[in-house]
Amino acid sequence: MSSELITDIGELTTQDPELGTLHDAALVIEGARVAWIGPASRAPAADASVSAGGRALLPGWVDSHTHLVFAGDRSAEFAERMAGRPYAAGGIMTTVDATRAASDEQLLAHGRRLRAEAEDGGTTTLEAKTGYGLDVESETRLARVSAEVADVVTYLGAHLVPAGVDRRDYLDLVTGPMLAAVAPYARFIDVFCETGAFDPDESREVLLAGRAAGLGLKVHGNQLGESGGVALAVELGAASVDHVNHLSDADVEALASSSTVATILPGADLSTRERLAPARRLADAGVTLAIASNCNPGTSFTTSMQFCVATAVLQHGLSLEEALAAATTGGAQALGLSTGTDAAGTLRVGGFADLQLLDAPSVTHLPYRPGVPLTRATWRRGIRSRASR
Ligand SMILES: N=CN[C@@H](CCC(=O)O)C(=O)O
Ligand SMILES: [Zn+2]
Repeated sequence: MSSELITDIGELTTQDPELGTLHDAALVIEGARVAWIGPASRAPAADASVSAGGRALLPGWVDSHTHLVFAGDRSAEFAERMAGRPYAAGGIMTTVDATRAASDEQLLAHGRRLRAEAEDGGTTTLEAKTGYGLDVESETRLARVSAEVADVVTYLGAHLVPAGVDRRDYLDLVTGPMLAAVAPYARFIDVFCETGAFDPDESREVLLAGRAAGLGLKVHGNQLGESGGVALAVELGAASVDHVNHLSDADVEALASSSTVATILPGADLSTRERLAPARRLADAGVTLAIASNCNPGTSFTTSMQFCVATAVLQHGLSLEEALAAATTGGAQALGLSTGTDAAGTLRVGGFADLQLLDAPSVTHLPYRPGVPLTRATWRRGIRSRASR
């Protein structure tokens, strides 16, 4: 197994509670994992060595919410929205039609392009949802392709009742044959619990069927109104509830006394001009937060976790430390990847060598230089996926 020493790290953010942040540090990668972390002056020899030149190194981003595999373009809908038309769930069907019409090769190539774009921006763990197929064959195909481009696949057959399909028949499909076909590829089941999509009772039925099939639970909740999605997610012990733009005091209290992660999606908040998720209020209440890109063609066509982290600081009122935690360990918790050999989001000896080197001396530059792509190099599972600029 070959080893690589990264030395002369000006600031090493580990997100590990014991290690914290180190200065003038070094890190050794052996195979896919971190073998050593400590002061640069005491670094052991390795097969290869690279100088970080005093720059900042931190864990790769854990992007816990994307809809990465799709076809088609919704820029016209976006332009209309910027001219004042509000976002509505119905736009999803535009992408469903384009996705059904695309070949496997087109979907895979497009998904891989977006995954590479995310990795160039420092993302090393990424979730992807189905939900642009909405029939058994198309959802299964999306799950299969997603499993090739993402680390974690989530089944979102309950994204919308497709036009022309009876509601009850569709729920039976989503909780029956579609679930059976998709479950082998998926770790989670998700539901869009919102006006225009699925109400809380329908959402509960979907989630319970997923749980019975062995899947973890996620909810798209409280994006466009107080949909009941947060209460349902907490009631069922979901791993996360995502969007969380419209929250009652009871929603915040319920989240604070649960282990359900509240995932904020700054790209969607801005691209839909939705009320910003009350991240400050949630953090003050002690809720565990995740930040994700929600990369999708309708509400958030970005793979940039750096943009989302910077926005969470500049617009949502999180401190940089809170935002970094939400984009690493918070995302890992939302994906059930906090502990064990597959754990993500921290740098520690024995853990995955999933890391990014910034073209900056400190992580403060992430929100300080908004819009500037700062990731100089990314290592995923010990393999460097981007050459130095
Ligand atoms: N809100 C539901 N689903 C996606 C958007 C889907 C779409 O409009 O294509 C989201 O997370 O924002
Ligand atoms: Zn989503």
